[in-house]
Amino acid sequence: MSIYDLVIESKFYNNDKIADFENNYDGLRVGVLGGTFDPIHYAHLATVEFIRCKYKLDKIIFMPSGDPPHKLWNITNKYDRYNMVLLAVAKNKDFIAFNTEIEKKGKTYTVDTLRHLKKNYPGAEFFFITGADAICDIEEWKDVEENFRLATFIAATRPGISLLRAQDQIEKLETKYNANIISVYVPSLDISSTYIRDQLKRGNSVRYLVPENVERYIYEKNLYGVGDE
Ligand SMILES: Nc1ncnc2c1ncn2[C@@H]1O[C@H](COP(=O)(O)OP(=O)(O)OP(=O)(O)O)[C@@H](O)[C@H]1O
Ligand SMILES: O=C(O)c1ccc[n+]([C@@H]2O[C@H](COP(=O)([O-])O)[C@@H](O)[C@H]2O)c1
Repeated sequence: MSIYDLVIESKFYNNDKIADFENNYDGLRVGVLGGTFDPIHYAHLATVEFIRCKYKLDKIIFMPSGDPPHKLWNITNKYDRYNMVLLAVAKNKDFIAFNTEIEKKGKTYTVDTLRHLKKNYPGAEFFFITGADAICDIEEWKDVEENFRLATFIAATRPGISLLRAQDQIEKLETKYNANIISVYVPSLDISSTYIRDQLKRGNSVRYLVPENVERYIYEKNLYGVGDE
């Protein structure tokens, strides 16, 4: 099957998962992983799977950013990033790709996304999952205090980010904003999208770092300079 057919098939499955969620969200514990996903990789998937099991979350929403306020370099076209997320979650009935931020005009802020989710799925409880790096910068986010009112935050350890610094920051945030933040040790996978982009640019393999269909998509669409001399 061509990669384009696989994207269409993944969209079709994803629409089914969304329809099922819309009919049954009441009372569910829902994890949300926001990210640029440029591209999505196995550390994203393994981290949320670990958290899903540990905190008995029913569903995980993958929320690719449309126009993230903090990424100042050129990021990949949002539809390509979204398609790669669709391919990555296709085979998991509990992982759902949402295009809320992709379809939003202007900069995309987490507080607007959480407001949208709370309004549309009022009986669900939301857990916003971030790596420890993101939690260290959270005071720069729009309406930081409201973010904490709308969701419980789960900060996952990440290689290269000092647990001590993250823990200090979490305690500070909890006191200052009366925030509910869970910090969780997840088995380390030292993978980042930056590393993957860099490997691809150098003509190196990213096999086993990203799902097979994501790798195929990257090559078919010549993303990250793979076809360049
Ligand atoms: N290896 C990892 N372990 C734990 N959390 C991760 C890991 N990689 C990414 N995350 C978390 O997943 C979320 C989305 O990450 P993002 O899409 O920015 O990927 P990234 O690998 O950090 O990208 P980049 O290298 O381009 O900054 C963030 O909260 C980030 O902290
Ligand atoms: O709302 C904000 O002001 C804000 C500022 C920086 C990052 N975020 C969110 O944090 C999540 C992880 O960001 P990133 O940089 O790792 O892709 C992603 O969902 C972003 O939209 C949100």
